[in-house]
Amino acid sequence: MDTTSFPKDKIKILLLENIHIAAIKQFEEQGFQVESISSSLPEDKIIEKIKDVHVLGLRSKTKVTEKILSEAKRLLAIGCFCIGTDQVDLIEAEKKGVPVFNSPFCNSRSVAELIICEIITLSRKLGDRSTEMHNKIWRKESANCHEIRGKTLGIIGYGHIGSQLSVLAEAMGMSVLYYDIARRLPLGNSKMCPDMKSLLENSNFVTLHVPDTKETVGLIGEEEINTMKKGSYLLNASRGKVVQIPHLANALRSGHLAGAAVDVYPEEPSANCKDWECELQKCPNTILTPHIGGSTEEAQEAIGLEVSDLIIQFINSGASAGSVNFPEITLPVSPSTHRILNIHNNKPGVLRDINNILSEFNVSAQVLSTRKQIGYIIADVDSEASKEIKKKISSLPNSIKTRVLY
Ligand SMILES: NC(=O)C1=CN([C@@H]2O[C@H](COP(=O)(O)OP(=O)(O)OC[C@H]3O[C@@H](n4cnc5c(N)ncnc54)[C@H](O)[C@@H]3O)[C@@H](O)[C@H]2O)C=CC1
Ligand SMILES: O=C(O)CCC(=O)C(=O)O
Repeated sequence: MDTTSFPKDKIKILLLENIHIAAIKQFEEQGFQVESISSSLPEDKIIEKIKDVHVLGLRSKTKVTEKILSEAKRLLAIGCFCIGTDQVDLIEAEKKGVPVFNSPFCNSRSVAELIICEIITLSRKLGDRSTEMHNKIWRKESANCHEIRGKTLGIIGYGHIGSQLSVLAEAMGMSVLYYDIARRLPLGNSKMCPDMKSLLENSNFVTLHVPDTKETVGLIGEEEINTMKKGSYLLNASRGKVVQIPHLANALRSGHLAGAAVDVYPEEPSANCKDWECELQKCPNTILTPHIGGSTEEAQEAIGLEVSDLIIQFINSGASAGSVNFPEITLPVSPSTHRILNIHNNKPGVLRDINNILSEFNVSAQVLSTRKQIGYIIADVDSEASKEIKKKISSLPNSIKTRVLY
């Protein structure tokens, strides 16, 4: 069983934001049609295309809104070729029976390495020195330039990236403090702080590695920045809304903070950022990068392979393992049967109705999992019965989507 009742060469994959060739090749090897665009697209342009699309792939820039999802009549799955999934309306996708897949750690090493690089760059004021040299200014000075050995790094969010960074920072001779809302095992000699305030008060460098959630929006504002040591540094490669930019800019201009490295912004421009303005532009010792924390060949290839593989598994066998918004189930493929995949509203009585239909036929394997909004069932049935079962299950009032694989 490795095909859908829908011909594979009719399955359309739309990839935005320059997704790695490894993913394109994997999809093409399956016989799917792939359109790959190097940039993101605005909502209206996605709406024009989405009607025929079975799989939408994107990175952090593309916003997948409720409006887009309501036009996406054929959409089977969404692939976020990155860690964050905050750019997709996950609840709406779940309601529509569209699983969202991501790559939870393939770029975490790349982000951790970038932060190490930036800690040294800030400490030695390399950004400003380099800009001066490009402008023919030779400023050879050591005032306020420091080694990072013996300094304290405060990590807010000690997940995949934060904890990996902790190990790298200690290897460079730094002490590490961390704060997380969840209990996390301290790696090496790092120390957990009981609250964010004590981390801010005691760190020379503060770096943010939290997801974009209601709780993290505006997490670092005026009070938090004022709590940081005078002459310390702030780094943000998490999400743009986590830091209140005007307060950071004030602290850099006043000299309370000695520098900052920022990779993510509340509003991120498209490739041509001629009209893009951010208060941090022209602040002293401030490194601004265009959301490149995960942008390495190594990370992008690994992400491309991982996410395309998850999507191919879902299309070919219905396996939803690795989805962030969908009941996760996998059932070994049995060659002599047809497979019914049904996504339904998770309402009382719906399972009884589905099982009433299935009970009239020979079912060789069945598995179900539910979430708050939806349930997902896979059933392997006799091949002669699959058409009739599909018809009956699809017509149930709570059915959202039903597919057959054979
Ligand atoms: N700049 C870039 O290119 C990249 C940015 N990212 C961003 O980095 C974020 C973190 O990535 P991972 O480490 O893989 O995520 P993760 O999920 O492994 O870790 C996040 C940690 O933050 C903690 N956390 C959540 N809310 C918190 C709060 N209010 N205060 C303190 N801790 C809190 C969680 O408990 C968790 O331990 C991603 O969600 C993504 O937004 C990820 C990859 C690349
Ligand atoms: O590489 C990208 O476009 C996004 C990286 C990122 O922010 C993530 O993985 O969450």
